[in-house]
Formats: sequence, structure tokens, C-alpha cells
Amino acid sequence: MTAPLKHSASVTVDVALGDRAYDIVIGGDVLASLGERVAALRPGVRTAVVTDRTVARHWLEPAEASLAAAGVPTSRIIVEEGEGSKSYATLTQVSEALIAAKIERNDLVIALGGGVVGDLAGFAAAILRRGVDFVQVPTSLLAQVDSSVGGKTGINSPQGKNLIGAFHQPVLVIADTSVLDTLSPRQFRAGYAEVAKYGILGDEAFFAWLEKNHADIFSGGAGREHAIATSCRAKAAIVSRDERETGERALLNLGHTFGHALEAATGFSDRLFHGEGVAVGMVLAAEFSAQLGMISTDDAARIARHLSAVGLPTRLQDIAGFTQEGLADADALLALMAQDKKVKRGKLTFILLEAVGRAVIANNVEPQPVRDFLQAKLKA
Ligand SMILES: NC(=O)c1ccc[n+]([C@@H]2O[C@H](COP(=O)([O-])OP(=O)(O)OC[C@H]3O[C@@H](n4cnc5c(N)ncnc54)[C@H](O)[C@@H]3O)[C@@H](O)[C@H]2O)c1
Ligand SMILES: O=C(O)C(=O)C[C@@H](O)[C@H](O)[C@H](O)COP(=O)(O)O
Ligand SMILES: [Zn+2]
Repeated sequence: MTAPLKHSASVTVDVALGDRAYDIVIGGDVLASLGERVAALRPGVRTAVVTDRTVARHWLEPAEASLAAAGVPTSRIIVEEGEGSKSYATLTQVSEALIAAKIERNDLVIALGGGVVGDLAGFAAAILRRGVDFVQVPTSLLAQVDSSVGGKTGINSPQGKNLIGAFHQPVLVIADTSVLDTLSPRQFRAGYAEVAKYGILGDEAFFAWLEKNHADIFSGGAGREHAIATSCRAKAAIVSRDERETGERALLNLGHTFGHALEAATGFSDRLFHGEGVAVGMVLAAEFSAQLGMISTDDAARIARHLSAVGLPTRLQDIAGFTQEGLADADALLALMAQDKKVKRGKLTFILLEAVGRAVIANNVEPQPVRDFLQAKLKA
């Protein structure tokens, strides 16, 4: 745990993982406290900040200034932005730069960026000298509500999302909500899909609140911080009970079995951002659940209606280049889903819905009903 510091209002969420517990500090100017918090957590530490080009342009200097003011030595490693950087090539670039910077076992890697930088830098830290601690400084909405918390790190392989990785928890998360002001509207909206996910999977009241307050979240009102803190509390609670996804953590994968296959089918490109794939995937999961008689068609329609109201894609046909080979093809999508990490003895696991706010884990799902469902959706 970090000691409380005297900065303007911030909220701290605890991720209760015993001797690996850590704080998520959320607030409007907490980036300025990065150096002070790192120095308090690890006196005498050296750091390397991993970031991407776009985030570096906006936020690297304030991060470095905060570290310098607290007397924390640092070096910088800058990668290309985008999902393509969750690759073997960029992992090599980052690992070798960390070695060149002489980051030792007791030093810290700092991931300053969205989910791509967090997953990549976290994984590099996990394998560098067999494990170096790291700090998450998430700069996208998605990273502040989801990817910076919980310790899933990794890269993609051509066969699928996040297939190479490790569980490696950060030692601190600093989520400065004011950095979101430089995020593009499309990226902000994509991150919102993961916010809505927490309501859909386990908190109907939060979903109803989002239905009423989404405009405030998008415009940067007080609701934004509330939505981020609520999302982090929901994720922290699940992760602290099931760190390694042996059970209920799989609920956080709502929409991802479909979504990850769609991201792979679109070549991990800007045709479909992760959050957008999750939005389409959650609607497909809801509609598939309705077809199985698990959720009412009204509830499934309510989910699609809200995601569509904020401008997220909700149908396969909304994806750029929908008719291109591999996307409008149920068998190709099923082949990609076969690489999902929830597959057990060759059988698919889906996160399905009984109601808004009630998700369940469905093991041993046969491929044929999924194929039939997708074929119908592709023609719709
Ligand atoms: N580890 C997990 O638990 C977890 C959870 C959810 C998603 N993810 C992963 O996260 C990734 C998606 O993360 P993302 O949506 O943050 O994408 P991202 O990291 O690619 O960031 C989105 C874009 O926004 C830019 N950006 C980020 N912060 C900015 C800021 N403050 N100002 C201006 N531009 C900014 C980035 O340069 C990038 O171009 C996917 O790879 C997904 O698989 C991981
Ligand atoms: O933290 C989790 O657990 C999640 O599933 C969160 C997801 O939003 C995230 O996209 C995660 O990276 C997906 O995990 P994966 O195990 O399917 O790669
Ligand atoms: Zn996700």
C-alpha cells in the first residue's frame, strides 16, 4: 500500500491480493504525484517509462518531470502506437531497451499509455530478469477502467489475441482522469464498452445509471470519475477473489469470445478497436443467450440500444470491410474462437446472460449452435 499523499481529491481503490495488494489511485491531477508515490513505494529505485508515440507527445514530459522532481532516475522507451505493437518484434525492442537501460530486478518499469502499452510493458517486466515489478499509468479510458488492473499482460500471436502472456500484477496504478482530455472520441467510446460491461455482467443499477448519465461521462463531468472508480472496484473485487481466472474472473470476458475473433479477423487493425469488438461481442452474446431462452429479448435489445446510443458498433455489419474474406464467414470465425483461452478439452466456453446484470459461465458449448447463430447474424 502507498501512504496517502497531500494532493487534490483522489479516490483510492485497493486490489486486495495479500502481500501483492496494490492501490489504484484515481483523480484529476494524480500524474503529478507519480514520482512522489514511486519514491515512497521504492526508495532509491530506478525506472524506465515505456510509452507509445502519441502518448509520449502529450504525457511523457509531465510524467518525467514528476519523477525528476522526486529524484527518481528514469529512461524512456517509445514504441509505435496501436494493437500491432502487441507483437514479438516490439516485445524484443522493449526487452532489449530495458536491458540496455540496466533495469535491475529491484527497479521498476512504468507503463504510460493505453492497454497496448500496459499489456506489452507489463509482459516485458514479467519476463525481464525473470520478473521485475511495474507500475501502470493508464492513459486511455479502457486502460483506466480495465487493462491496468488485474495483472493480465501479454502480446498477440497471428493466431489470436493475447495468446502469449503472463499474470503479473502491477505494484501501483495511477489513473489521472484529466489525461483523457487528449484521447480521440472514437478511442474514448471504445473504452466505454468495457465500462458498460461491468453493468451488463454484474450490476444492473450501474447499467441503469450509465443509461441516464453517459453524456456526462463523455463530456468529462463528475460522472466520469464515478464511472472509472465503479469499474475499478468491480474489477478489483473479482480479481481479488479469482486472480488466475479459475472461475468467476471469466465473467470479465463477456463479449470477448466473439470480440477477439473479430479483432483477429480484421487483422488487429484500426478497422476494429478492442472495445468496439467487445461491444459487438456483448450484443452477440446477449442475442445468443436470448436464442437459448436464457435472457429476455427485451433485455438483449436494451443492451444493444444503449451501446448503439453512445455510437458503438453493435452488429457485424457495422464493422469496416464487413464483406471481406474471414469476417463474413461463420466457419472462419469459429476457427479463431477455437484459440480462445477459455477453451477446455476442445470445447468452447461462453459468458452468457440471464438478465442485464446477471452473466453466467457456460462451459461445453457445442460449435454447431454457434455456427448457426453466426450464419443467421451474417445474413441479417
Ligand atoms: N490486460 C487486460 O486486462 C486488458 C483489458 C482490456 C483490454 N486489454 C487490451 O488493451 C488493448 C486496448 O487498449 P486501448 O483501447 O487503451 O488501446 P491503445 O493502447 O492502442 O490506446 C488507444 C490509442 O489511444 C492513444 N492514446 C492513449 N492514451 C491517450 C491519451 N491520453 N491521449 C491521446 N491519445 C492516447 C494511443 O496512442 C492509441 O493510439 C487491447 O490490446 C486489449 O486486448 C487488456
Ligand atoms: O481481466 C480480465 O480477466 C479480462 O478478461 C478483461 C478483458 O477486458 C481483457 O480484454 C482481457 O485482456 C481479456 O483476457 P483474455 O484472457 O481473453 O486474453
Ligand atoms: Zn477487454
